[in-house]
Amino acid sequence: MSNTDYALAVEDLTVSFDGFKAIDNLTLYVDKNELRVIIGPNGAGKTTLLDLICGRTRASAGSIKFRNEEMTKLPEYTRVRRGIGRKFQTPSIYENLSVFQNLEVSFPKGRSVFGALAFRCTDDVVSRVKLVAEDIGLLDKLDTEAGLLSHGQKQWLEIGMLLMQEPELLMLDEPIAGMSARERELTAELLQRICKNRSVIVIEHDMDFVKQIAHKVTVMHQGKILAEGTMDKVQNDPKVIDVYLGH
Ligand SMILES: Nc1ncnc2c1ncn2[C@@H]1O[C@H](COP(=O)(O)OP(=O)(O)OP(=O)(O)O)[C@@H](O)[C@H]1O
Repeated sequence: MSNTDYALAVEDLTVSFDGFKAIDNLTLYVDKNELRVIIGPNGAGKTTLLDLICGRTRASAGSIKFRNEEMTKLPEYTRVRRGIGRKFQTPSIYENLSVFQNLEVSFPKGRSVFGALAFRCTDDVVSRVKLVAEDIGLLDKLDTEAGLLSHGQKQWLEIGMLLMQEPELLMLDEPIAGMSARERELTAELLQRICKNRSVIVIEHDMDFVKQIAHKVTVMHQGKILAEGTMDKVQNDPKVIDVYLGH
């Protein structure tokens, strides 16, 4: 039985692709305001797990409860409305719009056709844009065209676009890929700030970064959970050293 206090309760989740179980009877609980990092070798099933949680891929069996509501049969857009946000590796921002406009169009009211028609740039929207821009460190770049931002800034802008929707669960796939050392540091600070109001799940390969940000680490292997706990605990787990960290 799942504890209803969890933000996310994944139980006995399985997905098969032509008989191959990419996720195999997996159970995972994430707390409110927790920053969970998922690690594991290539092909372990990390991305597939996030695809299942956000609704991009349908589960073959098992349950995904978000804030104690069953998500498993809901389409992706409904899960977004319920508060699940997902960022993919490549940024999908509007390069020709300013930072301000990118954030503005991500305000939930602007999303449906009718919402977009009725949409006015109200004081509420402007203040939300500013709050989010401050969170992502782009307050002084509001008028800059997004295409002119650095790679790291583009990634933060996309996180900001998700934050405009005030997700209660944010999932990020390798957020620091291609970033400079300084951008990595700033991203660690950003993630620590944003998990104060929501749960965050990060897939990451860079162990120094994982150490810096993770409240708890889940190690996946062959569609299952191999180990889970603090970074110290999983780093010293012989099973983990054997299949992953030792290589
Ligand atoms: N749509 C699909 N059809 C068939 N097989 C798939 C599909 N999606 C994923 N797989 C397989 O499931 C397994 C898990 O893949 P997944 O991308 O989730 O691993 P990962 O842990 O994210 O790996 P990486 O670190 O390389 O990104 C792989 O063997 C992959 O080939």
